[in-house]
Amino acid sequence: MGFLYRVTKHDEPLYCQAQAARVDINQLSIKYKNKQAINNASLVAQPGQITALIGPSGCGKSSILSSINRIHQLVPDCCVEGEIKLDGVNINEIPDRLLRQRIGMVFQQPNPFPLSVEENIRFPLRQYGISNKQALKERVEKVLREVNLWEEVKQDLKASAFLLSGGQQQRLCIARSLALEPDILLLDEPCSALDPISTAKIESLLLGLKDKITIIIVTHNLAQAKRIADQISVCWVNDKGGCIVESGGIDKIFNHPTHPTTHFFCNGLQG
Ligand SMILES: Nc1ncnc2c1ncn2[C@@H]1O[C@H](COP(=O)(O)OP(=O)(O)OP(=O)(O)O)[C@@H](O)[C@H]1O
Repeated sequence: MGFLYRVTKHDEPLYCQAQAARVDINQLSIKYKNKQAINNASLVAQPGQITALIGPSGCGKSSILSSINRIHQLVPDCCVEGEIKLDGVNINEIPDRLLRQRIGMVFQQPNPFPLSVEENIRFPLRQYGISNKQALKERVEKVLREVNLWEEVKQDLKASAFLLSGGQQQRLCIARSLALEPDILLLDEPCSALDPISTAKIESLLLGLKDKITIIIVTHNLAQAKRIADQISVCWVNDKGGCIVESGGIDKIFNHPTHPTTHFFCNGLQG
């Protein structure tokens, strides 16, 4: 049985099936000291879909992403206003530990832990109280298969993760973020350091995951957004800070945008 580890009020483990979650961002504003990074941005990410955030450098895409799992809390002098809900529940009502379990995150540069391949997966599981040897073994294999890495590493599970190629390391990081069976996966330019073949492997695995995990991805690669996204939010910066100018499906954003900025950006005329 697939299981999802949740932390109850009494910190007892609870196992249930993973479920994609709807993410509602309403009137989000993010300020770093005096810098208004995001001003009044709203978007919805639906379960079963890949939502892509596109836009020029510095318009606040990563800031939006990192507000969803509240890692901006770690940034000094960062102030966030507005509302973010997961399946209707305000994230501020969800304890950190549960929120981090429900939301996996993958960054631009592959960042495996300085541990073996299998320990990279076991580590977060142990942190969440899963210590049964058989459960750990099964989960390692399951997530490595999910990211299509199992066949490539099954003989070398005890080797250092740093010996893997960049693309393999990134798939391992995705596997690690899937270990706790999150409902939502956030990816911040996960393919920007990878070659086209590794990129294709990651795109294909994201397409395979989207039915059970809500995926939100930041990408500078418009062709990638076109290939994998169901919904796109176009971010921009104006004199009040970063904003979302328009959201919609591929056809709307690339062929029938309602906002001139979307047309300029998606046709390479601006940004
Ligand atoms: N920790 C921080 N302290 C101060 N300013 C920050 C911080 N993080 C981001 N910013 C500023 O907020 C704005 C938005 O940054 P953010 O990284 O979210 O944009 P982005 O669209 O993801 O950029 P890129 O595509 O280059 O990664 C930028 O002007 C950036 O300089």
